[in-house]
Amino acid sequence: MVTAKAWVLKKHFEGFPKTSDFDLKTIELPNLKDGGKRKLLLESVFLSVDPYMRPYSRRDMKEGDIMIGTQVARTVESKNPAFTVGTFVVARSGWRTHFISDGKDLQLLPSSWPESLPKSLALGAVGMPGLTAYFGLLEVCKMKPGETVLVNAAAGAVGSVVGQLAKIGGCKVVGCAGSDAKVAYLKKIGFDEAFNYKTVTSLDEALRKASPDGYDCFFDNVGGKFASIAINHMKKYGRIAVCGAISQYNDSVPQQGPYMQVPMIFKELQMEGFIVTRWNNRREEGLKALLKWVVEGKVKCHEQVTEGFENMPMAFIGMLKGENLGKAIVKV
Ligand SMILES: NC(=O)C1=CN([C@@H]2O[C@H](COP(=O)(O)OP(=O)(O)OC[C@H]3O[C@@H](n4cnc5c(N)ncnc54)[C@H](OP(=O)(O)O)[C@@H]3O)[C@@H](O)[C@H]2O)C=CC1
Ligand SMILES: O=C(O)CCC[C@H](O)\C=C/C=C/C=C/C(=O)C/C=C\CCCCCO
Repeated sequence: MVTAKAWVLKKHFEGFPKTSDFDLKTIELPNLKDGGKRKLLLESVFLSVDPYMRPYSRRDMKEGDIMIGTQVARTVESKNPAFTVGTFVVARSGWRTHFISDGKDLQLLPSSWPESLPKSLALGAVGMPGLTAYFGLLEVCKMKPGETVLVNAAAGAVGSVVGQLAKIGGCKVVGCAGSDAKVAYLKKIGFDEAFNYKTVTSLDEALRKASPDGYDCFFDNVGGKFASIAINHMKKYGRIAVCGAISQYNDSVPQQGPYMQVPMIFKELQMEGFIVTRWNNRREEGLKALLKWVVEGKVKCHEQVTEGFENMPMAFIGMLKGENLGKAIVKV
């Protein structure tokens, strides 16, 4: 009998999540022999903390549910020939240390995954955030060589890949982030211009200085005030990929932003929201490309690793507050 630990949502978030909104539970898992023939027992090795968990928890969860989320897990015991003991997978089993699966909801890591490459990247650059950058840039921004791309939350899991893919695509890249250390990191990984949106005297001036001719593509991870200023710096026929609105996830009262219709019309802009699962049927294509660029060193990855399953709430809250540089993960 295996005793799993799990974090449950004790109380729906109001404003920024608090550690008191979570409860740590233990769950006695049944023996595999008592279950169906394709069952397997897995242990979480790395768990992801992502911004979507904040808005989705209110939409998809009730109090008492295990927190939603994904993990890289290792097969510990198996009656399923497709998953032998020691096999690593990506699962969407939530914030827990161990779980039983029938294999249907598991994704094997790409077969070409080098032994030396940290498997945690399957939660970041070579996983859902990386795919978000890949498809958001190629299919929504439709970036072209020589164009100028703007990305906010640029030092994060999605934004850092957006900037590097845009450089691979022959674009000029401007990024912003919330600390000088993050700005230094952006320049280190190849961003042409980067600024700290928290300390610039004028966002408008910073955007103009970074690209006096404006922006062809804006990959928006943040929304809110930044987006309403950035839209005025778009070039004619520019494209805006609305990827996220993390500036609003923790608002108890929705922000009433200034209206964007005027620049939308006069600059004849395209603005499109998207969810990465739209391209689930092209997942292998995206992962193959991302893995190749990471192995070649063309996409650099940084992980904000929090040690210990007991620290998941803190890692999640820290990420929402901007304490992460790169993909925020928890190492069990
Ligand atoms: N549409 C889709 O399918 C997907 C959308 N997303 C979205 O992409 C965005 C980035 O996600 P991800 O890369 O995983 O997260 P990150 O790794 O970028 O971490 C979140 C970052 O957001 C920034 N941030 C937090 N609050 C604010 C704020 N009030 N104003 C400006 N920036 C803020 C912080 O960085 P900083 O230091 O810059 O403030 C923080 O580090 C999110 O909005 C997320 O919801 C992610 C995956 C899929
Ligand atoms: O289990 C699930 O359904 C979550 C799956 C997450 C996953 O790995 C795939 C997609 C992640 C999408 C992330 C989207 C965003 O971050 C955008 C977030 C919020 C937009 C507003 C949502 C408002 C809901 O009421």
